[in-house]
Amino acid sequence: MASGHTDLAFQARGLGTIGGDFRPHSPDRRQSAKLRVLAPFTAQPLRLPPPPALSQLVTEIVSIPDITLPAVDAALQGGVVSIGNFDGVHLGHAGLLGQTRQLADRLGGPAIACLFDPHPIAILRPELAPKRLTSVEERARRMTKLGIDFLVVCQTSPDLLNLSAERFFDALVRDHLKCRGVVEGENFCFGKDRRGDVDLLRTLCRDQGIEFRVAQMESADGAMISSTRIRDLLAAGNVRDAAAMMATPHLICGVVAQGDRRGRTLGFPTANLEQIDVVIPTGGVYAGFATVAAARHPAAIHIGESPTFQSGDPTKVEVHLIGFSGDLYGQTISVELVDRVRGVVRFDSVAAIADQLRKDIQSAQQLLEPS
Ligand SMILES: Cc1cc2nc3c(=O)[nH]c(=O)nc-3n(C[C@H](O)[C@H](O)[C@H](O)COP(=O)(O)O)c2cc1C
Ligand SMILES: Nc1ncnc2c1ncn2[C@@H]1O[C@H](COP(=O)(O)OP(=O)(O)OP(=O)(O)O)[C@@H](O)[C@H]1O
Repeated sequence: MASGHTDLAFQARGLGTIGGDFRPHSPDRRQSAKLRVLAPFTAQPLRLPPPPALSQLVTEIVSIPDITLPAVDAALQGGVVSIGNFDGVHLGHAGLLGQTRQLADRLGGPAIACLFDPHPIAILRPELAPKRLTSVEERARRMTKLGIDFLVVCQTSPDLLNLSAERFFDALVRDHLKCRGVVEGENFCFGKDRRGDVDLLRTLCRDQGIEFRVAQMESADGAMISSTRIRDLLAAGNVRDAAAMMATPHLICGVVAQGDRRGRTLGFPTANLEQIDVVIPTGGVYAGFATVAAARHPAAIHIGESPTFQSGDPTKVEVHLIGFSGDLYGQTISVELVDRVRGVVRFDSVAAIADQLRKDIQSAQQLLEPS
């Protein structure tokens, strides 16, 4: 654990292949084969004199039963790191993390991804902060499949964001992780005001004898893939292209709350999801899969208002699990949004909307058939 002045209690989690089982917070957070998550840890505030020490940049590794902190620290060192937000873990990230894995194999250390949570923009300009595409746990799950050994999560703070690019590099890459290699995309920026770029990073790495690689930027339809682009696609209801860029459908998790109980009178009960903390696509009817209690069902999903009944809000998410009957209240459901069926319409009668829902379910089933 680093020492130095700070009034802050930093919190960081390491997600890796050693120690502590991943204890799901909710049923949908399945334990992946390789992923282990170290239990959350909060460093106590330290009282040492100013000026602020670099320990304010934190990648504190979690203490867990059976594994002492130094052992965990040592396991993280001498590897290859890639730093970013990795929201969505899209194809661009996948290429980058694949190279991180390869370089780590060649240099003989762990492959590490490092991210900042919450997203720096949430601290700098909260009013502009977008909703995230993926929870940190979901990012870790996707990274595990890409061969990443550890995800180091630094809690973002104003002090962290105030570190110059050089100080940030020295603290994280040189001193804490003692990296042998670094891999980034060519648009990577780091340090205060994002002043550090790949040219500076190359120089800093060279001076320390650290191998540095710039990954090729991944594009789709002539434009670079980015988390921002995927958020824009979801805002336009284009869940299919979003899924293509992440190599997996956009995932929404929520807890089932009571609705108006009108759905069952229409012949199509819906689970109304609350406590969603990721991007919700624009209003419409979607085809997807809903996983509850480890069972995956085809589903027709309605997002947004129900103009027919003058009810709902634009971010309401209702899921009809096709062929399922049972009580879902209070359960956590994760919904994969595969394709869009249509926009939301106002119907003149209950019979007309019920008729349309029947057709929607057929359309959803067709869209979900393997091609
Ligand atoms: C597949 C599907 C499509 C839907 N499409 C519409 C629609 O186009 N217009 C509308 O007003 N409501 C639509 N709804 C919402 C229904 O009106 C809603 O499920 C019903 O009012 C039940 O609401 P409750 O769960 O709050 O009881 C749709 C629901 C589903 C499951
Ligand atoms: N399309 C891409 N191809 C290759 N590398 C990428 C691509 N997009 C981002 N990267 C790299 O992945 C790392 C993490 O990027 P980050 O998640 O911060 O960016 P992003 O996906 O472009 O997100 P945002 O849209 O929020 O800027 C950085 O090194 C960045 O250069």
